[in-house]
Amino acid sequence: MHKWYGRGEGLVRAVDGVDLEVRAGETVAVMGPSGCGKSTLLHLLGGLDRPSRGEIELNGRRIDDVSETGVARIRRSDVGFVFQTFHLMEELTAVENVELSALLAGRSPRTARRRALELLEQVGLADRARFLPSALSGGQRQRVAIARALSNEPLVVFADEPTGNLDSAATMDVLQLFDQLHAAGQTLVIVTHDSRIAATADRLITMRDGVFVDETWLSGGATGQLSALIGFDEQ
Ligand SMILES: Nc1ncnc2c1ncn2[C@@H]1O[C@H](COP(=O)(O)OP(=O)(O)OP(=O)(O)O)[C@@H](O)[C@H]1O
Repeated sequence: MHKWYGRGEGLVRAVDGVDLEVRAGETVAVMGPSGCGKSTLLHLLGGLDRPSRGEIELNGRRIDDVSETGVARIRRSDVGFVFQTFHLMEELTAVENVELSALLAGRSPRTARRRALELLEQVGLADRARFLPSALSGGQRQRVAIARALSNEPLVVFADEPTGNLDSAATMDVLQLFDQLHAAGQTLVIVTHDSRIAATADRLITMRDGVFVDETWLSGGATGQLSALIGFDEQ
């Protein structure tokens, strides 16, 4: 799988020939120096961007050759994203942020509200449900963003440097939350510079210059018997 930007002298090979299969329930951490292609890889896997060459499947279904509307629908229903900079709607309360995402995924208003409140409780923010993001700390905002990412019961959550903007106490909270999700069987792909997050993964992939230079299975976990969830093939 490849993603190139520009052409001629300006050609950037952001992702340049990788082949990856993520299994249901697996946590994969992706590390590597700045500019090596980690975010690009995550965007491709989550259907936020399309490969220049190669195929991407989510749960046995191609996502790289469907229309913009089709891929947007898949993202809303099957995928959760967590970003370094939270991307919360500032004019909506914590519960509304989570609820909106559930509504967009097709839940009824009642189910969306119930699920949003349950998720905020799960991330330890039941008492902050009616706060605006501006009244929350960075770690609390990120926990709202994680609740939002879970609101559609996604097949997989993609997190891009989820602790990159957090102090060490908030990092530990988020780390613990990912650990809980992992234990509950949530499939996670996490781009991180934090070796503590990477250490909790089943598999650690190290990238450099758009390719995988190392792939290490850390826990040997449940991989193997589980069905392939995301796959893409070198072409
Ligand atoms: N839209 C774009 N147009 C042109 N080049 C791009 C674009 N997006 C990314 N790149 C280039 O692709 C390469 C990989 O970028 P990417 O953001 O995936 O790296 P990264 O490993 O996530 O870096 P960081 O750790 O700094 O976030 C970089 O050289 C970057 O400049």
